[in-house]
Amino acid sequence: MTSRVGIKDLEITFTRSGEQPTTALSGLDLDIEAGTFLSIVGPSGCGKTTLLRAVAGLLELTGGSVTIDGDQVAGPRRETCVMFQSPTLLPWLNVLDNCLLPKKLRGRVQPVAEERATELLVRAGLKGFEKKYPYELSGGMQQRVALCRALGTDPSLLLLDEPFGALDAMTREQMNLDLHEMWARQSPTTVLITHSISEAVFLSQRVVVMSPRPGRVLEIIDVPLPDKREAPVMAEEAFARTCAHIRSYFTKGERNVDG
Ligand SMILES: Nc1ncnc2c1ncn2[C@@H]1O[C@H](COP(=O)(O)OP(=O)(O)OP(=O)(O)O)[C@@H](O)[C@H]1O
Repeated sequence: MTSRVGIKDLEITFTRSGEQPTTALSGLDLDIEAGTFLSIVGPSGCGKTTLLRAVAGLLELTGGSVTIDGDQVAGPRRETCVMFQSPTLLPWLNVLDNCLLPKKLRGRVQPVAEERATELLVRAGLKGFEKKYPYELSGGMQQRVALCRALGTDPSLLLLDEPFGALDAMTREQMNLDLHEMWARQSPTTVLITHSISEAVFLSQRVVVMSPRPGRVLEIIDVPLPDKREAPVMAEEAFARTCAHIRSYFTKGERNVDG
């Protein structure tokens, strides 16, 4: 199952007593089709994480609306899964048990869930690591476990907030290939926040460019690449052209977006 997201005239203003209010988002409109992979890029502080938290139901809106499959988002939803930059694994649980944690929190773990988690771990290159503890894994491996845990819940909406931001460039590129392959099997509606233009273009069908704060949508770019993404795609002229187009938004002024 996949979800359709509708964001209409969204405004989020943070108010703390004795301080000037901060309007993070204003007049933001965005429709996300079911089953698509969409990335969001924008200058630092433009409200990307705020937008993701609003879609996840973790924030009160100051104005406008966020709907999932036509229902107003009024709080966290079971079918929505959020993954952050840090893998947030529990250090006292092994890899398999970390993957199964969301199921455990919802009740008894069926053998089929264990089989599925094991299968996801194998696909993520973690065969043989099921009984290891997080401290025995590299940062990239820990993020892979977090990704398996997220996909194991069969989310209809997957929200990824800079999940590979802390990884070195080579691990990150491999993670992008793995994420695409794993995503393609389930195709949950996915929203990725990233500071990397090439990561956004490689993974997405559409890339949203946001304005500086208060964030709103400047442009939605359809990525002219085949649905199946493999490493050679990055050498294509269309890939370079799309990256250059997005980069042009950031070459004057803000420089907080990487290549
Ligand atoms: N809980 C909060 N209380 C007050 N202000 C906040 C809060 N969360 C975010 N902000 C402010 O809202 C603005 C947008 O923050 P947000 O984290 O969404 O930006 P971002 O685009 O994700 O930034 P970055 O790319 O640097 O991670 C910033 O000015 C930030 O200081």
